[in-house]
Amino acid sequence: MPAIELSGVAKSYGGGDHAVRNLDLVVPDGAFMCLLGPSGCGKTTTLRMIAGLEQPSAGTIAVGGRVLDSVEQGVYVPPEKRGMGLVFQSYALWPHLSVRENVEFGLRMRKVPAPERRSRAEAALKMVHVFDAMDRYPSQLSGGQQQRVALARMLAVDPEVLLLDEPLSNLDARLRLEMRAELKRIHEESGATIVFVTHDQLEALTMATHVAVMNQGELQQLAPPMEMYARPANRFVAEFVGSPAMAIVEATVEATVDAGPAPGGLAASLLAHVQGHDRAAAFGIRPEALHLGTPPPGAWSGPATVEAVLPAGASWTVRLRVLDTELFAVTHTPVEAAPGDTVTCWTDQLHLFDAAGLRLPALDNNVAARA
Ligand SMILES: Nc1ncnc2c1ncn2[C@@H]1O[C@H](COP(=O)(O)OP(=O)(O)OP(=O)(O)O)[C@@H](O)[C@H]1O
Repeated sequence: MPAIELSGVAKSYGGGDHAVRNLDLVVPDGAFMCLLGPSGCGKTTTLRMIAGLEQPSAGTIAVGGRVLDSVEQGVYVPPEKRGMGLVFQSYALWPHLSVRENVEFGLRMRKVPAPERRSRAEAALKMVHVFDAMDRYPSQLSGGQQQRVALARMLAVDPEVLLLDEPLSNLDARLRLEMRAELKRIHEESGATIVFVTHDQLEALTMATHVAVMNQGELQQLAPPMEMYARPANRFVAEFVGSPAMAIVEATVEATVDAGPAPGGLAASLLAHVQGHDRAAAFGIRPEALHLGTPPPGAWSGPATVEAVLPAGASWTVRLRVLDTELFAVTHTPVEAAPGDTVTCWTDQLHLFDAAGLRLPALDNNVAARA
């Protein structure tokens, strides 16, 4: 299966601001890559450029070593000659064709003989579990079934590259979860190279083999999902990936009001804990890395007042006032403390960022390795 390589890719619409800037991105052979980021960060533009639906303003896109776009070399291969499968948010099934005919449509266009069309369509419909609805029309299907038919239509063609733009966004929570598992299975079975656009960090973490986080047209980090979660490259990624979000505690204040962190406050306490690491400008604490109880040796700990306990069945979220700062802790064991109680909280993983918001890895090893 082909790898997709973007080098120095940029896109501006009508000479306006850049929707994508200087993007270097390699989607390895057989990867399931999620492009993740807030609305307007350039994810869809990137996907559309890979599909050939938009032409880059600069840079090169190559798939399997074949250059499909190069502004410098004047190369542009149109979408229909790229052999990629596309599924967009609106699934655009033909309303006057049955499910089977919709799925066979792409094969008919490729002049695949009827018996083979039939068997490939049936296999694809089985794969997404809508085989039984084969003779119905799109209007007789639920949103989730229509979504699956759109996927089947793409899978029947058996493309080596699948491009998906928020294809699960119209589904309810339960069906989304089911389809995530389904897509993951389809990826493993087909071995295709997949690029999947989403603004949902959970979707990216659960499905992808690689996640590329974008913000304002720029790549922030490219990493396997758990690596990104454990070691976000900067504050943007740290706060965007994870729910509830990582709490950020500023260790420094603006130079103009430079009184340093409040004495006796959380920032001062954390700074004292990482003494000697004077480049630390902010600390990050994930809710599940903040614990109640007796700390192990070497961990940072401090007094906290319990403000609220929010049980959610399998987990408990606790709002704490830690010195001068409000933080959330998430635990999977029952919380005995009640609002108003004073407890000891501690963390086994502190993330440190410098003044530019970049992760400080050397400090990370010193501090986080104590877990
Ligand atoms: N056809 C267009 N003409 C002009 N500007 C566009 C066009 N398409 C996108 N943009 C702009 O480019 C930027 C990136 O848009 P893009 O759709 O790629 O972002 P996105 O991350 O996919 O967002 P969303 O999640 O909301 O779809 C935005 O500022 C958007 O307004």
